[in-house]
Amino acid sequence: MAGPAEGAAVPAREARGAAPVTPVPTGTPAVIDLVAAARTYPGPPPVHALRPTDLTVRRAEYIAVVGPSGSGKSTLLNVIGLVDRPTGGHYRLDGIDTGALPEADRTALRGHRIGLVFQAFHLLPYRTATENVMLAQVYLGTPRARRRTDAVDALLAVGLGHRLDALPSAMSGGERQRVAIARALVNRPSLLLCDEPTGNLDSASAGRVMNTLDALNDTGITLVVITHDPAVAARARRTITIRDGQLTEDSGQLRVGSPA
Ligand SMILES: Nc1ncnc2c1ncn2[C@@H]1O[C@H](COP(=O)(O)OP(=O)(O)OP(=O)(O)O)[C@@H](O)[C@H]1O
Repeated sequence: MAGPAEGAAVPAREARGAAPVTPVPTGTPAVIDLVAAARTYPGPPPVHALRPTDLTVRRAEYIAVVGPSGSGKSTLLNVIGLVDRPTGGHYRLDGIDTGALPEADRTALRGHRIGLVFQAFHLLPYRTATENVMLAQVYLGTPRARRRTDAVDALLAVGLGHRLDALPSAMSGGERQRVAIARALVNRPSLLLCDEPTGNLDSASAGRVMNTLDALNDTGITLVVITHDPAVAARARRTITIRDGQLTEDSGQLRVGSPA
């Protein structure tokens, strides 16, 4: 897994001389394909948390999702993350129509193809960074001998090669979040979904986490990041705004959303 050198602070995308915004070619395979996907909570009264939405996200894209509290961001993330099913429309992940899949198959698909990162890091306190990352592989049945080398590779990719044996209590918030990102990456998912990844961090730590996400995106990882933080949204190549369950996109690169 390519990534920043061991222990290195990851410089900002521009400082690394990387192209700031290289459009992803439209022929690139779609990772996320929502077709009139919607989610309504039954109520009463019913809540149209996600109105019928068309959205295509291609491999190596970096999308920020912004919107006020209660606008539907988590609902969208839960649909994309195969946590919840849409109540209308279709969702294809890597070309697989997820609608007809039984729950066990959705869980397996999530484990193999989606990495989740949350505001709270959810690390086990008495396990080292490496052990925390290795645990994500147990459920997928990765052979024991490979778990440690994969975990170390993932920690190297987020610039934590110097903290392999550290306990969470001995790490900064930003380092803990980078362990959580490594844990989400270790099974080599197609898609990294992040829900307020910098929400618990001071600005310096948030900056390092953002640089880590930039660097991962530069290696071809597809990122969807929910955020209230304009600095995070500014790093993404596309920004989608959601209000009252309705998605809009400023750039006009790809149309999303259709009136309910
Ligand atoms: N389980 C549920 N049952 C009924 N309504 C729900 C449920 N979950 C969310 N909602 C409603 O759906 C709408 C969208 O909620 P959602 O959690 O997706 O918003 P959000 O943008 O993630 O909010 P926040 O930024 O505060 O986390 C809100 O009106 C919310 O009250």
